[in-house]
Amino acid sequence: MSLLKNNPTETQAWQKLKKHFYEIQFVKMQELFAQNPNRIREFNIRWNDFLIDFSKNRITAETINLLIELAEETGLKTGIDALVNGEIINETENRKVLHTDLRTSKDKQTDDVAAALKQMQHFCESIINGTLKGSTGKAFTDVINIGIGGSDLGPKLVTEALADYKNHLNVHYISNIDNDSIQCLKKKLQAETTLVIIVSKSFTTLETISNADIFKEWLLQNNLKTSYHLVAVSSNIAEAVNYGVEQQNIFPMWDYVGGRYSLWSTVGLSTALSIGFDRFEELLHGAHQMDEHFINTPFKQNIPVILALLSVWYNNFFCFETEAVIPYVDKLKMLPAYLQQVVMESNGKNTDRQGNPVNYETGTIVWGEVGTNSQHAFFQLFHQGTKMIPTDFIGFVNPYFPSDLHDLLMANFFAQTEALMNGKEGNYHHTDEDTDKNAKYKEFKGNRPSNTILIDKLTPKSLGSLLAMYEHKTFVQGFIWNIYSFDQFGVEYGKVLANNIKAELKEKHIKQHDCSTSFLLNYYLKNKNAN
Ligand SMILES: O=P(O)(O)OC[C@H]1O[C@](O)(CO)[C@@H](O)[C@@H]1O
Repeated sequence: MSLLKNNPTETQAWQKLKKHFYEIQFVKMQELFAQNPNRIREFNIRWNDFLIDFSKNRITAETINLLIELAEETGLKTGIDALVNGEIINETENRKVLHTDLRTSKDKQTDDVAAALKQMQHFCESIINGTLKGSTGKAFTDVINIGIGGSDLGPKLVTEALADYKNHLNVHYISNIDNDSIQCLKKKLQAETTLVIIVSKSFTTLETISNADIFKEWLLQNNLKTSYHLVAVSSNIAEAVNYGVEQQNIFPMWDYVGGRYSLWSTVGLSTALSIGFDRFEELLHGAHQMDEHFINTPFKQNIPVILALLSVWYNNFFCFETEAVIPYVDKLKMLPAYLQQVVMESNGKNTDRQGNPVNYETGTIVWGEVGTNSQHAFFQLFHQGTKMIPTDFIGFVNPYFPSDLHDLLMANFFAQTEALMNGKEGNYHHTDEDTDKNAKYKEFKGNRPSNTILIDKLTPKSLGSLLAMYEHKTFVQGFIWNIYSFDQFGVEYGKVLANNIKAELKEKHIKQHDCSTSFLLNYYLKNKNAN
């Protein structure tokens, strides 16, 4: 069965939302809170160790009802069923979308998934306990993950986020084709105690293969046997073998797992090496629990559905172009970058599921940085700028190392959402000497929306749930927008042109491009090696 193909703007719910938007677009959240002291009860979801407070949004009970009507009218329930039942919902690539299968309970695992997890477990345990050694007989101390996009961002994010669970292995990530950074890393490492993992679903990605060439050469120059030091994760086993990776060193993945949804698969090998396989399983378990919540919970209490609908509300009715994600913990520094791929590669589409150009906005722009750093960088614009940036604030009640400093961090976390919502208008007392002169500059109007995502502690399990939450939020949005969220044709053309230009640069013969590109290429060639 293929997905329902509805233009969302042609639904009754969309028309009702449009009318409702005109009625409440200028309503102040401050007033809604004043009118209803129990507003928080209406707009929060408690689930496992998550508390989602979405009361500080420009919504009323009717907004939520209408957004849910939109989800129902576009057939979201059927869409969720199609996703988890393995229908071919990635129609443009003729593929199922089954990242949820990677983290399902043991009794429901497919043979493929179970076998790959076993292979990972055995490998991780042997590397960590030192029984599997490098070719000179020394135990491994370092691991390099070479991959890009989904073969880098997810594993890197999780490895960094769970640094408190790390063992003695140091894991490094190489993604960009930046020889300067590669040389820096090589200088730091001993080849004989380094394991190199090439992660590429296609095993044809230019950046990854070019970087892998350099590290393969490095192993050989150090008289090491690649059969001990080189492993691969790929769905293209033949190509990995062709590249020179021993068959038993190849970890399979499958075409039904999109790159940006693949950290749960063998693509997470570097993470499992860093935190141990048991912790990796806890991560999968956390994601599975969020899957169950997403599949089984009525929309009104369904975290990914509510977050997605709020995002649609701002994107399509208020026309706010971007949204921010601000995690109040350094270990989630990578979260915005990771979400940029998940959200923008999935939903940055302008053709609907019927092949028509869309006549409404789709993919939101996601960005962010950790709090409190972001407060001292761009929050000025959040509070007083002309743009509205709906923001997810992500914080943890309990840090890994409890201290008073955490209260200070969290005081900032709570203060920001309060300030964004209330502003200072009306309760600003003119007491300072310079008040009269600067009062206008010191006021801010508030009414700026945010979600507060408060989680007990950053653990493998809660992290798994958090990331699965954003995956499902992205799915819901793409579904409602009637686009295909699981292909990424938009990134292909640049790759083709890069290959052509690479050949031209080698031959020092620049073909006719547009005058800007030709000018740049000739300038580059002329000045290359000049100093
Ligand atoms: O794992 P591969 O095949 O090397 O692809 C890497 C990345 O390239 C893309 O195909 C396009 O950027 C991503 O979707 C993917 O995560």
